[in-house]
Amino acid sequence: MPGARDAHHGANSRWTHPEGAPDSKDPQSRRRSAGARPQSAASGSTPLSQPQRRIGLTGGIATGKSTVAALLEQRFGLPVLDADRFAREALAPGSPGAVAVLARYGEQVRARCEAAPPAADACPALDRAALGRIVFADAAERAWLEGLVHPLVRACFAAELERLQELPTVVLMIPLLFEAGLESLCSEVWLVDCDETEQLRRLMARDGLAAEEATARMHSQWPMARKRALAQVVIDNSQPSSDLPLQLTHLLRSRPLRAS
Ligand SMILES: CC(C)(COP(=O)(O)OP(=O)(O)OC[C@H]1O[C@@H](n2cnc3c(N)ncnc32)[C@H](O)[C@@H]1O)[C@@H](O)C(=O)NCCC(=O)NCCS
Ligand SMILES: Nc1ncnc2c1ncn2[C@@H]1O[C@H](COP(=O)(O)OP(=O)(O)OP(=O)(O)O)[C@@H](O)[C@H]1O
Repeated sequence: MPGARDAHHGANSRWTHPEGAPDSKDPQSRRRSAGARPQSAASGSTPLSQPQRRIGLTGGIATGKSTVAALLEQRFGLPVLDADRFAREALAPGSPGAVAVLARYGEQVRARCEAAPPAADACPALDRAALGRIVFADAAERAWLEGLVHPLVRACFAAELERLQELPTVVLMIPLLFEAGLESLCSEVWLVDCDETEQLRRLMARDGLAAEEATARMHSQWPMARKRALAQVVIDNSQPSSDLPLQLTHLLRSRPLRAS
């Protein structure tokens, strides 16, 4: 992924206490925002021992999730678990996932390789762009690929959450959080939002897609309006001037908004 998507969203990233740790003494703080729009919060008293804050970070394709995740990791020192990275690992060269995809789609999805056979055959790699053209044009094929990849992604989350269980806060970046019904992994869900015209423009520019192809990718996900209604927090990232660091500072300082 270009730009922020190249940032290392590391399971091994060093965790430091975020500069904006939740302010559990301020009962009003959960309503604070700076452009970010907290939407709802379950009531209840603060428990003596706080459970881990698990921030589910989602959005539409190219709305800016990776950009926000990079800030949360680099500026606020939070560990980010990245579903796209886990999904890439599930289809890594030579993996059982890559072998299964090659068995289904054949040479059209095999990555060009400098090495001649048998070296190339020994480590089969995928042309992800070619695979994307297939699955974003065909819902049944997309469902097949998701059936292959999503269980592996879930297993990665389970292992990483276990490993990081002592930390007060973790971020789970999951593009298909609502579509895949993964809300239960999170204590709150933040939606990175952006208007549809700008979303299309960003997707076309970043991935070099034609409008039709980019639109098909957007329509393979739930509409943003449906996601907005379910998220506890909406982060506005429509403008180049959207002040993400300020929005995130306020959100991290506020009391966690628990998903009901
Ligand atoms: C089709 C693939 C090979 C295309 O790879 P590519 O490198 O071009 O894109 P990348 O993986 O970086 O995904 C970019 C974005 O596409 C969107 N996206 C990916 N998969 C899906 C999907 N099944 N449905 C809807 N949107 C999707 C997400 O917003 C994601 O952030 C890849 O996206 C994939 O393996 N998808 C299936 C696994 C999956 O559902 N991943 C989503 C996170 S679990
Ligand atoms: N506020 C902004 N103004 C202008 N461009 C932006 C803004 N935020 C992000 N972008 C750009 O938009 C593109 C998409 O951003 P990003 O990769 O963070 O989205 P994403 O939601 O992680 O995408 P995906 O769902 O495909 O993983 C990138 O090229 C990024 O540099």
